[in-house]
Amino acid sequence: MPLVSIENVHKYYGDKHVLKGINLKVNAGEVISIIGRSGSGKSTLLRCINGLEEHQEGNVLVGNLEVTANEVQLLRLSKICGMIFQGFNLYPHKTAGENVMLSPKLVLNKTDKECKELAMQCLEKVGMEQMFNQYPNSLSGGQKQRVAIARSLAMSPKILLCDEITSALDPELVGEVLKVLENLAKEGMTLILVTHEMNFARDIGDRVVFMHQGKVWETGPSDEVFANPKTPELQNFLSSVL
Ligand SMILES: Nc1ncnc2c1ncn2[C@@H]1O[C@H](COP(=O)(O)OP(=O)(O)OP(=O)(O)O)[C@@H](O)[C@H]1O
Repeated sequence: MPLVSIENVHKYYGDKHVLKGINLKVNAGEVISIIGRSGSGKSTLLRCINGLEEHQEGNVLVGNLEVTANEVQLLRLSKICGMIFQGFNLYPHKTAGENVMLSPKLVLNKTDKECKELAMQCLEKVGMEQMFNQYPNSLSGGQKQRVAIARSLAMSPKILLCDEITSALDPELVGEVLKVLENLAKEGMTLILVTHEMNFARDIGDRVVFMHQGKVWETGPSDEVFANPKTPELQNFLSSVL
């Protein structure tokens, strides 16, 4: 059974039809890269998977949970599905460690000691254990994003959704964040990434989903899609970014 199952999903913002019948299945352990031009609906699709946006038609299933606006379902979903954003979204008045401890404490009701141990383990996973007591404003963008990844990992998610998580970084800091994702992928984490990092999508990703005008226009194994794009829309897109 797929970990994520998206069936005929339609999403409107007012009368703007943004997702036009999306179908996508993602198996546990897969690394999926969603690519496409600005405005094609990539972020909206990601946000529909974890319930940050409501869809109007179709079904989204994560594990055996149907993604609906129901608060209990959303809380359950937050334990399965982590999301990392372009802008880090760390609490500036909390240290790196405290940022990571917050969800296990509030959502999983773990003790302070358990949260601290867990936060240390998660920071170790992203190479940030030395920075436990640092505040976000003393960290580089790449370090902040690694703390944000650790914060997601602290909920032991089955899947991580990443929305252009390297786009706000200086070029020299992109590699350290991609390396963390690569390690997570090697450990079997299911990743769905909206990304402009085509080399990562090609070399690390299992499958590419090319979105165009609110539809999955083309999809397939990453090496095949990059080597042999079938539609002119994908050919044009790839020639503009590669
Ligand atoms: N909250 C919103 N209200 C109204 N329209 C929105 C909203 N969010 C996104 N849109 C519109 O929905 C369409 C898809 O946006 P989305 O952000 O999903 O695209 P994207 O492919 O992720 O683009 P980008 O790469 O620029 O982030 C765009 O036309 C956008 O203007």
